[in-house]
Amino acid sequence: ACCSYRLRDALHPLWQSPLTIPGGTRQSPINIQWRDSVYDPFLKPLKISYDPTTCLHIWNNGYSFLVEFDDSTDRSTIVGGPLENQYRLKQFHFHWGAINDWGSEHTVDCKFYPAELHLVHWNAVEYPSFEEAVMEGNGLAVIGVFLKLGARHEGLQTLVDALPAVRHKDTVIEFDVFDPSCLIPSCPDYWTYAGSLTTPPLTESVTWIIKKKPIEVDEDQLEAFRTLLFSSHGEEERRMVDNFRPLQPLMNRTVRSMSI
Ligand SMILES: NS(=O)(=O)c1ccc(S(=O)(=O)NCc2cccs2)s1
Ligand SMILES: [Zn+2]
Repeated sequence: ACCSYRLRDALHPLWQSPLTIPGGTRQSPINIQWRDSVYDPFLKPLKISYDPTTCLHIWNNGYSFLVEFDDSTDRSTIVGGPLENQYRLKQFHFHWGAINDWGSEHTVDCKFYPAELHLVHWNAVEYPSFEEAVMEGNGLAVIGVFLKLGARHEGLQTLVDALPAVRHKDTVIEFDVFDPSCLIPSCPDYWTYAGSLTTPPLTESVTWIIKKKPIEVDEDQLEAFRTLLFSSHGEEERRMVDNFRPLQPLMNRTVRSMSI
């Protein structure tokens, strides 16, 4: 591939854990080579149905900031696309860089975006809990959306305005109503492949659905992400930046495309 990835058994500074899991054959993230993706006419459009009132809170977990949802019912779900079942929205979060030249986890033709949004869903049809679904090959479905520098994103701004309240690790604030579909491009085109979580436990349980079109955010909004901290109150301040995992080998996988 045109991109080099780090030594496969190096320790990752962010997690002090092995960068790869032994015997991993479907790790994420990967580089998506546009011309190598294969059009699959059987792929359907993804159907997204989120209820904004299922939003619970925003918290800084020391890796990223997460917006978590009430996943005790099927009020916020996705279905269709490459998925056999309906999946429930659990949380969404972002990955970003110290500067705009990098920050996304996936790359497209070896190009980084300054940030990437992940909306995490779990297969509540086949598994009784999120924790169990995390351990199963078809347990999770994550929608990836690239962020590029451009116009201010009004929907994102409501999140950005709340970030000062979750600046430190393990801080949380209530966040009652938010519709994450405002962060997903209206263009239906996506790539999909079988992969993993990109942070521990790195389990190979994710059907990735990566939107082809990015959303636009402005410089101030990206800078707001960079004001967050990995560190807790009272600790020496460590800026939360570059919270993305290095690219992983594609191995024996094909990236499918739902559009020609
Ligand atoms: N970057 S990403 O979308 O691949 C994710 C990494 C970790 C995710 S999680 O929400 O499953 N938390 C991990 C777990 C919590 C409890 C048991 S495992 S999602
Ligand atoms: Zn993520």
